Amino acid sequence: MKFSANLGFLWHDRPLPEAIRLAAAAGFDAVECHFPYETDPAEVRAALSDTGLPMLALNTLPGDRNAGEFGLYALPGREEDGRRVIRQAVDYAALIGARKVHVMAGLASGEPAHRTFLSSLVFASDLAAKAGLTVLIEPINMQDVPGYFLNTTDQALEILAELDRPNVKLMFDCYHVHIMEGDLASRLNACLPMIGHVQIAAVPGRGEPDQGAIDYVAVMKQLQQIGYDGFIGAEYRPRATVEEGLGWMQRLRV
Ligand SMILES: O=C(O)C(=O)[C@@H](O)CO
Ligand SMILES: [Mg+2]
Repeated sequence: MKFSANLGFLWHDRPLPEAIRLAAAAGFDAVECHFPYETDPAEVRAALSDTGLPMLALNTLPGDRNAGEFGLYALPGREEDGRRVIRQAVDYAALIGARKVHVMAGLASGEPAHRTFLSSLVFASDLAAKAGLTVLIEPINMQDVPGYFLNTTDQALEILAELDRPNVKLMFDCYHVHIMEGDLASRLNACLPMIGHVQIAAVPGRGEPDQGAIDYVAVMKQLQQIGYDGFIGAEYRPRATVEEGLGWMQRLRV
């Protein structure tokens, strides 16, 4: 198994180039981030090249977090803002060699939001395809982000089927999926062909993936058995320092 440090959560208080170097020193095989846009891409590229780690993915900007926004893609009337943030993400990804962009849906519901999300994804898919990138959509649990548009893998699979774009895939975050749908094993089997990335964290608490309701040794074995050959994103909140909590990595390298 190959592990990617999610630098939106791990070493999030450090400048991004330093966080990349810390991830390499800690034994990660790759990195991914949330919102790198304020960092000079040349500095990110230098850290990636020094360490040899690939940057897997980044997120589109979520809009105005102070006003409670958590993504723009499913918000009727905000299509132009959605286009702006995907252009920015695709441009930045190209500068640092990232291959995937997670587009954040936002707080919305109902048919107008569904239609907006689909048409925004068509735009994102076309733009990303020109740059050879994959677009990710991620179901997020309703306890952490009440009102988020995309909550379950079933909903995501329906959207992906309706969209029918080979470069739009599912971000399967085991933490959110377990909270919303339970039964990770059958969800993984059902979703495998559409999975573009996997993320992990403990439930409850979102700490290191080494305790709680999810048996991640079993999850890793299943992923290997069903032929998932991508990276596993470590997207958790360390209970103490990142370094102190890294014992899980050795245990999960099945
Ligand atoms: O919260 C998550 O889970 C994510 O993967 C983020 O990309 C959303 O901010
Ligand atoms: Mg996630």
